[in-house]
Amino acid sequence: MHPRLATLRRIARAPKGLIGLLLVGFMMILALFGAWLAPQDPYAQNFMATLQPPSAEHWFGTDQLGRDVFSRILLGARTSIGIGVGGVAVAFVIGVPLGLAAAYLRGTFDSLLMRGVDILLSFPDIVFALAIVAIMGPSTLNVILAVGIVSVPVFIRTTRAVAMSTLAEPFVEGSVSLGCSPLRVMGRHVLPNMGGILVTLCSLLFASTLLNASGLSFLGLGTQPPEPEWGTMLGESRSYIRTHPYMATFPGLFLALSALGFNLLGEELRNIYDPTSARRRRGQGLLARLLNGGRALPVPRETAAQARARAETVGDAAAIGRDLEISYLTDKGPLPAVRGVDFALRRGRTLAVVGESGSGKSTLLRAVATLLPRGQALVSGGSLRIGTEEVSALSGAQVQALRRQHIGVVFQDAASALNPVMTVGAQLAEAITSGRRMSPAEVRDRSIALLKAVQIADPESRLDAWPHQFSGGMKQRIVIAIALAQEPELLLADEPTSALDVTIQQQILTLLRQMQKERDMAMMLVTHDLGLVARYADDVAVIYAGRIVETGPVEEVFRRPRHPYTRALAASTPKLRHGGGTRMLPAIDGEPPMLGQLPPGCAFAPRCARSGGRAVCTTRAPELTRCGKADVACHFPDETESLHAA
Ligand SMILES: Nc1ncnc2c1ncn2[C@@H]1O[C@H](COP(=O)(O)OP(=O)(O)OP(=O)(O)O)[C@@H](O)[C@H]1O
Repeated sequence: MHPRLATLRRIARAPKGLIGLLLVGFMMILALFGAWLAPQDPYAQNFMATLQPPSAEHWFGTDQLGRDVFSRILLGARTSIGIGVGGVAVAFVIGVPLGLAAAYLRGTFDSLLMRGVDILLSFPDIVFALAIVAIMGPSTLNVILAVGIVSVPVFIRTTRAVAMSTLAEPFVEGSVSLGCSPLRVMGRHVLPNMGGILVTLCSLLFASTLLNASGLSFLGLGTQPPEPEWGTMLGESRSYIRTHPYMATFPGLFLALSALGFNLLGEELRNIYDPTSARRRRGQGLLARLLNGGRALPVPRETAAQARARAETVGDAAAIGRDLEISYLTDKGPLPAVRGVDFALRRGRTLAVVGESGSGKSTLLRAVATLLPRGQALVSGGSLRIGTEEVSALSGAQVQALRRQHIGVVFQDAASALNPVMTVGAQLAEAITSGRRMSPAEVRDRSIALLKAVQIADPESRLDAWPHQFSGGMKQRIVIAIALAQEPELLLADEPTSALDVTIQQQILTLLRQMQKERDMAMMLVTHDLGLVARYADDVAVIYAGRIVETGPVEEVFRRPRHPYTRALAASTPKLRHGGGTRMLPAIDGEPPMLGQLPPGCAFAPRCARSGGRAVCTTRAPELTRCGKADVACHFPDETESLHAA
């Protein structure tokens, strides 16, 4: 069955939806054909038959000029419904792009816009609309503009709020990490995912727009006589409301029924189109298709000269951080989350970044992914080179192109890393075609090859499947396929398996490792789990309170951990603890320091069993210094300490 017919059937199956559909359908027929259906001339005056009650000849009676009210109601539907639709369209066309822009750009634009919205929302709608019509003059067009403009703030606020939460979804970050243009991200991911909410908003605002417009017409500021419009007819009935109540009853009834119909229909549509609903969404691509007409311009890929320069300047490093500092911008000022970090991500090797929660691992990974949340965090010092490029020297578009060409990102939660309202094939195609033109057949072949590479069985038939039809492990494989779509040199994985069970965890990490080796990529793996580091990484960086406290090849660091924090972490990891056994594992006493409240000297000193309160530990931060094959930031790297059991 055609998707639209199926949607209609589903609406009709719910009682509220059926009533809404019938009412809206009825009003639309009136709006389109009312003029032809009118049994009498709606403009013909008859002073011999004024203010007649309903009768066989005049079903809804006659007005003060003897005109047939029924015929005027039928003809008036065109203007009344037209004003409602027009008002909502004006509000949509202005409000939605502004809301999206505010969500995307944040910063000053967002603050100014939101203050403006607050001011506008502090006026009652009708007063604001009255002021606009008073300035522009009474006419149907001006009423449409006025009722549309007063609804703009609601559209801006709702669109901004929903877009912000959608933009924070990992599948959008994934798309941004592929270097998709803002227009494409909005049209492809954000708008379709807020379609249900926008449809609901349109229907709710249709009702209030209709009523606001009728209010203006009632006051004589809207559609001008002799043109029939339900609000104007209500206004004209004011003087006769006690003696001839039917004059107000019929236009009022039609207004109420149309508002009710649109509300009921909107609610049912929301249930269907809401992507979070358990029911599968159909026909979801409309907004996306409308907005995705313009493709991102292809950005030239790296030239041979650039590739040579890269090889000469950075050797086998796909990314290098030097004294890197990253701060979050908070009300209390910038708070450093990553403090003076040095690292190199080398081709063919995996660097695992480990540490407790809040130590700055994800912040570091996001910085390398060039995905720090805009307006909330920034690289506040040091240098970050990706390939041959110093990231801070690039424009926004260049960073986007760099991300697309060099970086693949795999986030923690595969379920939310995939867009629930796009088929797997469509998401792969988007990743593959980002920044380059390919024929549909090439895209399909490449999609199939990628799915095969991540060991998805029967990839041809899986392209048309939806994310919810895959298990967690399969979804993560698809996320990896998407990350690999542009053949990145750098693969960044942030806790890629923490949402999966242990068996699947191993499969996914083995796959990542295999992909990384086969494609000679550099990989950064962020994890809490030292057991995984031991099995799947080449190098490790142990991070504490935003600083690397120990780093080196995995065998070296695990065979002989020198920093007391690394030793404590290793001792609290069952498989790494010397001798294993069933004894309760030691925990690290105390809490990591809060951002912006770092102790003087070594940040680990207050929890350190080795320091023993020695002055140098509490006054001077230790530098990373070479010890054997590793680098350790401890004043006493060769001492040992007794670990406290929990
Ligand atoms: N948007 C933000 N604004 C302010 N502070 C933030 C923000 N995001 C993270 N932080 C803080 O930055 C520090 C580092 O956070 P980050 O997420 O990088 O740690 P993590 O080691 O990855 O932790 P986890 O393992 O729990 O993800 C934490 O103290 C965190 O509270």
